[in-house]
Amino acid sequence: MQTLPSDTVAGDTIVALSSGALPAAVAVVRLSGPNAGPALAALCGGRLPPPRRAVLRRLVRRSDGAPLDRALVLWLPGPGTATGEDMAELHLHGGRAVVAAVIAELASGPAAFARPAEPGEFTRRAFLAGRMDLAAVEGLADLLAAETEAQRVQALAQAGGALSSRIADWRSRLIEARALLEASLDFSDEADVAEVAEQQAIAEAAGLRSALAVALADAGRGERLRDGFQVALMGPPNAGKSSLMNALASREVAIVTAEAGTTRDVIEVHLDLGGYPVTVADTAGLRETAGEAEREGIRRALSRGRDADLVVWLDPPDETALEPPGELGGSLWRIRTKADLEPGHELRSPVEGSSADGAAGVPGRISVSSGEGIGDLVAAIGAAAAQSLKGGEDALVTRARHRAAIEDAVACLDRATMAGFIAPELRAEELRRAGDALGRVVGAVGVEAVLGRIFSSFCIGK
Ligand SMILES: Nc1nc2c(c(=O)[nH]1)N(C=O)[C@@H](CNc1ccc(C(=O)N[C@@H](CCC(=O)O)C(=O)O)cc1)CN2
Ligand SMILES: Nc1nc2c(ncn2[C@@H]2O[C@H](COP(=O)(O)OP(=O)(O)OP(=O)(O)O)[C@@H](O)[C@H]2O)c(=O)[nH]1
Ligand SMILES: [Mg+2]
Repeated sequence: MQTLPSDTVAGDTIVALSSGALPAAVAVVRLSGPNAGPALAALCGGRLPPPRRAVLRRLVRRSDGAPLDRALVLWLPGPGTATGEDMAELHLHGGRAVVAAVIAELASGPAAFARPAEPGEFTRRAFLAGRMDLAAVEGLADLLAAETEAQRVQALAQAGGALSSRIADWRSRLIEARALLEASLDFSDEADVAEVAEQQAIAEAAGLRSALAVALADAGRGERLRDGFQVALMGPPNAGKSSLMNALASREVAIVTAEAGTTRDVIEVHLDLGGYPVTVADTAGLRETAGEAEREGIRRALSRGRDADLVVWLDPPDETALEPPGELGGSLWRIRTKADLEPGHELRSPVEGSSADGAAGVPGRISVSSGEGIGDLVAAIGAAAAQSLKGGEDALVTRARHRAAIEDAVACLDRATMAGFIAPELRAEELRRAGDALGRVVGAVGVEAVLGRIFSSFCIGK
């Protein structure tokens, strides 16, 4: 058995820590490429373990036989592996020095078996081997980033090919429609037959167009679920925005002082409300001000407000309360703060807040000091997020990239199905272009430009 690395392929074999930050209970180091087998055999003292079985081995250094760790290892011969190549896995004790010593043994010196992997390089190899298409790769990226249950469910479906298989279905319908058009060209000397085939092709393309429109109608929800429901806390200085932010986050993320104009940068926290992702942004209080840093803070606050799905506008119970500017996006809830300062507040029953779109259960006033209304506010935000993100089934279109490609396909189909006399060749050409647009979603067509960006968004080791 060959246990020496071959110089020509060392660069084709990659190694990385695939598990999380060290120290950890266990650290998983993965190798992929032609040297995975020789490297594992050498670490195990010369012999490869049986394929696809976890076995316990003493790992040793080649140069002097010194022990590196005692670990569970796996030999995974290709092509039935995650990357499609020969792979090996080392489930090491998760100490920094253990992992460093094993990676040094594998990836340093002139006789190295492997080189350190780039971010996303294991996944890139799975893509290049045809084991995952681009939409599935993006689903995998989303799965690793998923923070809430609803995000996990959407990402797992996409990583498993939910969008990919729908695209495949749509592309095969396009091929059928093109075949019908070609038939109409073949029979152009039999006008009746040609006409029937052309009309069938147009009907097929029109049916496909409505299927794409249905998927696009849900695209916003899919994209929002990836990004989270965006809430901006806004209002005049000292309204209690940062205090509320800290109460929602259950930690002191933002500085709170009695000074007006404390917050300048936008501060974000990610909340999981009933499985739905919610991003709450604390912003600078709005006022006329001379200070340059504060003016920039106010500019950022307004920009957040414009992009928000929901603005929670806080009115302090004094003369500093302010009318919200008209340019804010999404829903607007107005809530009075510092209820504890209002005389006789303990005696009054809760008041409903005002929300232009009639959201239920929004408290009319809150107090961070006494806790009044905070639970109701969290519940109301959770309900608004659920309403915005929940759907009958998983959204298929989860990224602007997919949406743009499918919109291109719809535009092509519109031209392919135009009424009136249009040469069948021109209709066929539009169908072909619609197919290319859909092909971009799964990476079958023209993706070189996006590959680098997508894979580099992964961590090293994935
Ligand atoms: N230890 C470990 N756990 C892990 C991974 C890993 O690489 N290592 N994965 C890393 O992403 C995920 C699982 N992904 C995988 C995808 C395909 C194959 C694979 O070998 N597929 C073969 C055989 C299938 C079978 O036996 O059923 C194939 O599809 O032909 C393995 C892992 C999550 N858990
Ligand atoms: N009594 C009382 N005081 C509060 C309450 N919430 C906030 N405050 C006080 O109001 C002051 C301003 O609070 P912040 O949370 O910093 O206000 P802000 O809206 O973030 O202010 P800027 O960042 O300057 O725009 C601080 O002294 C807080 O302790 C409350 O519910 N009751
Ligand atoms: Mg503040």
